[in-house]
Amino acid sequence: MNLFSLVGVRQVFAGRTVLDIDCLDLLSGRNYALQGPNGSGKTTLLQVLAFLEEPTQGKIYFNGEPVVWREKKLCALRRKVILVDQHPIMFSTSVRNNVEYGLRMRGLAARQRRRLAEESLELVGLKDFVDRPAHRLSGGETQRVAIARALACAPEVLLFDEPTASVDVENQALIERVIQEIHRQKGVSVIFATHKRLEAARLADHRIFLFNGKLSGPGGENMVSGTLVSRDGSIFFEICPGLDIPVAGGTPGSARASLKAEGIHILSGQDMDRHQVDRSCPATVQQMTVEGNSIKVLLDVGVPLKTIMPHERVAADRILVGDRVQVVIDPQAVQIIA
Ligand SMILES: Nc1ncnc2c1ncn2[C@@H]1O[C@H](COP(=O)(O)OP(=O)(O)OP(=O)(O)O)[C@@H](O)[C@H]1O
Repeated sequence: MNLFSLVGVRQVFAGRTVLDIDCLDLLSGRNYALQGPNGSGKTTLLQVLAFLEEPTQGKIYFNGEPVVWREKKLCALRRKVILVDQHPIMFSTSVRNNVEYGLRMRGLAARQRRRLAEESLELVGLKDFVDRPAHRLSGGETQRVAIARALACAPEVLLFDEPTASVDVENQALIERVIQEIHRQKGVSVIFATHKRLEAARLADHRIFLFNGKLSGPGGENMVSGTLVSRDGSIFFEICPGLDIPVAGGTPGSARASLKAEGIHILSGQDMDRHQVDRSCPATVQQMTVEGNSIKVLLDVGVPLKTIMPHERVAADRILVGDRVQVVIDPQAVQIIA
């Protein structure tokens, strides 16, 4: 079942198109990571999905029904889909009152509000914070209270805008665990924007990439920043020191590129001829996930890169998480995009 379907959705601010999506289907019960560079339209898309901003053009379907952008209809939808902001605003009152806010708006009785608020605060590990002043909390605690506030309302979909962007490592781990529990145990559909590629790989079962407001296809799965350098009359895309790939052309300087997952290869024993080894770079296998008939392998080559391998290859080469491997990137897999 499609949770959201977007058709021809454009958002234009001051004459500038910042979101331009021809077609996007998001399925119910999934955990999607929304990725893309600064200004690529992630927040704009989340605002549209949360029914907070009407797009300039296009149609959105929620659970198969076209969205009608009228306040009365939107109120009901906003109870089902809740966006947890990057910098949540807390009312200058207790944590309990903040978490109960949505429940009070829905007319729930005091005892029920109290139970739901305590349950959701327990889930984010802040049950002992109920009587604390909410506006005095740290960034990480504020983010966790905001998650509890959203959860208390039992939404069908939770949207997060960079939930761990401004929190310490301890809170990041806690928030990631909570997002996983919300999705796996409570069955809530989750869509979260993140700049952290490893976080997206850890949490999401699907990833959506935005670039200049447009969806970038599956080939854009590896979006990498690097430098175009000129050497011996050729141009190379340098991803990190010691790892550069010849490209067709371009002006030396900072660049971004998309690297097709299918064009990134882990060398096996029999591939190891001199030519291959010379072109290869070392990598560590970080994570492996089953994807249909293939295995998606997350490699650390200095930056995270995804590749796709058939099951049989992974089994034959006995590739395991933590292994050090040699990786070759096809020049054809690299597309300079900015
Ligand atoms: N209300 C607005 N009025 C005018 N321009 C806007 C408005 N909201 C967003 N923009 C512009 O739209 C573009 C996309 O912004 P958006 O915040 O969606 O990007 P983002 O991918 O979330 O970025 P970041 O990763 O930095 O948070 C930016 O160029 C931004 O300046």
